[in-house]
Amino acid sequence: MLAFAELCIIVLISLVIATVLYFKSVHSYWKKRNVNYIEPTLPWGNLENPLFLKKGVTGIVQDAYKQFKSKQKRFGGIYFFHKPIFIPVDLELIKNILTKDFAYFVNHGSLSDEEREPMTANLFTAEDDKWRNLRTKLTPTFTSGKMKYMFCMIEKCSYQMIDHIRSSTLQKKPLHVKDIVSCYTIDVIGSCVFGLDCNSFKNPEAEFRKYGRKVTETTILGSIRLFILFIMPELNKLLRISLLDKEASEFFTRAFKDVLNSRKPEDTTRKDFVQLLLEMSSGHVEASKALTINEMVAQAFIFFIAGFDTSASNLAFCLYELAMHQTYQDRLRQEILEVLERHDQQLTYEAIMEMKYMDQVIDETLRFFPPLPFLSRKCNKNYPVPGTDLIIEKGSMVVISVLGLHMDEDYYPNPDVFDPDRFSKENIAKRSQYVHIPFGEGPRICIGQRFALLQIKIGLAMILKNFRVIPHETTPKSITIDPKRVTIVAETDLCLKTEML
Ligand code: HEM
Repeated sequence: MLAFAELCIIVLISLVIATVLYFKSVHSYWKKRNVNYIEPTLPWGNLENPLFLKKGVTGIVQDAYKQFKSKQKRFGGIYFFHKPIFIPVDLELIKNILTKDFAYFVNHGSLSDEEREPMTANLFTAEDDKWRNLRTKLTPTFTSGKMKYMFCMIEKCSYQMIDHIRSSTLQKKPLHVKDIVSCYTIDVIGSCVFGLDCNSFKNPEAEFRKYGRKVTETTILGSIRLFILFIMPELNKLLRISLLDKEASEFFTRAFKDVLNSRKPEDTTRKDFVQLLLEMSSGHVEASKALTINEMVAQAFIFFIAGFDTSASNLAFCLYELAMHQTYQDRLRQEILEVLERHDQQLTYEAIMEMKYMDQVIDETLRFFPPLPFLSRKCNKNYPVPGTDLIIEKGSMVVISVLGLHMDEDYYPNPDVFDPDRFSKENIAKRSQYVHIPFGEGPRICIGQRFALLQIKIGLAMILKNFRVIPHETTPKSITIDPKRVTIVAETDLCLKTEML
């Protein structure tokens, strides 16, 4: 009879052989379908060993895009661990996936388990008809008319930011850009979405700021959690890992419900998202269009998560680029002053909309640093790729490299040069709209785009009207992106200096 130790060794060896065979088999997926692919390694596929992270998922997806493009392929395949990932390169195909054949690619492929985690009943994670219903209900809350109502609330938050920068400037303190603009965008979303004064500048321990940091920071546990949820959802049926941080979810639920309880649908004095969501749950709307309390909380939560860090990141990178390119900064300040002159020195919604060079600066910054550097779609029925005999199978993941497109020299010559003139009206007209997709495209495009741009533009106008931003001794000449994050974040703290004007 075999000794116990020998038996264990045999079982172990058998397990290793079975695992290797399994990976060999799944890693032949693209080869079998005659699709160009990048050779995977065991067991990561084309991902990296998490201990030696150099490129991160963003870099891997962008490299794949470049590699397939350089071979003049319309698409290619890679693997995230054992999962085949379809990478489209051809613009027509990208357009089909995002817009024309959207019916096949409705979902983001993120996981939600509403019963266990009611906060995942949000617009970003919702799927199929659930998403369609929510999107139809929520779209009217982001019209330009509604944005005009929120203008004053955003402007008020910008005054607190300006006071803070003024006092730092007088004390000759460096400007920790990301931190400062995050306080501003947290205050804006706290005010416009939750109807609360978050006070992030005066109180560094303010709860919205604390939980804002918590939901965006990268921890080893958080990364493992995301990895299992995205790559091995089957395993999660056993492990029952939560998608969202429990403490943060509880905090935001409590905060939103407290505000809801103090409001009445007929109280029309504040026109923030709480009020708009509340109106949607009131007797004025037909039952099918009404939102439940849990649905409202989940939407407020996603507006906060999706809204504050993305907008703060764009505002911070804009200030960085303008500090590094003083001529662009002068030109933008000139525009701000001229527009204000025409509007009796009043920063109004209409004045902001007239600042066209500001749009160019923001668009070029979003090209360089798209906060979400790739888009994901899960195929929900077999999709025959036009002009080929390939079928993208139901359940497969498609990942579009936003950064790959934004840095493609066929669309943007000298892509590493920051140049807002790429976004002049004439230059935009020469390109496909699918080569600049920082907010995504098609029916699933970012619902908060207007709101994001408004808070970024008000923040920029207020800062540049009052201060000149210049590099600090520690400001890097170019920015290195943190490979541990799936969003675009600088690896080191960005410090700038400010001078009063
Ligand atoms: C510069 C700022 C922002 C950027 C770059 C950005 C980018 C994006 C992108 C790339 C998507 C996915 C689109 C797709 O899959 O095609 C998205 C979705 C979304 N964003 Fe934003 N976003 C920003 C700000 C905001 C703000 C301020 C809010 C809310 C107030 C918001 C709420 C959402 C929501 C709810 C979705 C899901 C939409 C859906 O699935 O129907 N975002 N955003």
